[in-house]
Amino acid sequence: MNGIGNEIVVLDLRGRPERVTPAAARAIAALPGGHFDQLMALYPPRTPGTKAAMAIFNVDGSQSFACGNGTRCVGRYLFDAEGGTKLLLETRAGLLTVTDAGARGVTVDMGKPKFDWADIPLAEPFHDTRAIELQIGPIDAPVLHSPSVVNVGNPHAIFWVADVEAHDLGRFGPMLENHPIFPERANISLAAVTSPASLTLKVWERGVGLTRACGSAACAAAVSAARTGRTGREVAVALPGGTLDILWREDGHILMTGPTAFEHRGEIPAAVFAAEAA
Ligand SMILES: N[C@@H](CCC[C@H](N)C(=O)O)C(=O)O
Repeated sequence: MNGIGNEIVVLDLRGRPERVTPAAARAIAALPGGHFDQLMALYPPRTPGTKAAMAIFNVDGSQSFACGNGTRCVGRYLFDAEGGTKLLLETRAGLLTVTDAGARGVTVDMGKPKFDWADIPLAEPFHDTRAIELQIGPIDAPVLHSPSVVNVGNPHAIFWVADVEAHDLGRFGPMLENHPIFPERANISLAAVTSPASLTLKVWERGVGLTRACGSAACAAAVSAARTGRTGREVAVALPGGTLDILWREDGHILMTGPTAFEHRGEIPAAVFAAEAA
């Protein structure tokens, strides 16, 4: 599937014994038709009332606690396969509510953002995470500087720029993702405010690279924009693959809405998992 161009494999292992390991995730990505930005593995539910327990793998085999577009794709897959308009999924970051939003696509409640430096996490204390001391380029004329940082289930840094196309994120992304200030690495975004209710975003994803869309980054940018007074709490975030609508509710929860698309169905050869067990 894809969520506005974010390439997602939904692997339904409910009722099956296989479990995805980092090496199996990388092997699946290398199969013909198996490429993904994220693999969403569905396991039997652990908590009453949930449809599935979900593990999220990046293409490099690393795991994430959150994936907004992938969660929306899982929601669409389950609504189409099993009916209903609302469901609960369990992730390592907690329970996520997913709702069929009709013509607008699928909405996921991403929970509440965390702003404390230790929760992002950062390697050293920062009292104010709306803008931390981090820059690249010459010391007196930095190319990118003072990102907002936030955790929306996964760590994000957002650099505010006038034009997202004016910077080579493919070049700076790897350096920033792996900067020592981010002990668990980070997703890196360039964000431009285009109105009090809209942003343009380009994302270098942790464990993946440049992607056409990243739902959690859209949430991270939207709450950071509102928190720094750049926008209101409801924004349309334009990414290379399309637009996501983000609402940061007064109770702190972030709601993300946007379309999903089915691409093709396939089967994973058992050898991918057998090789792991050997
Ligand atoms: N594309 C995802 C984010 C996936 C996880 C990220 N790469 C990480 O490791 O934190 C989204 O739509 O949120």
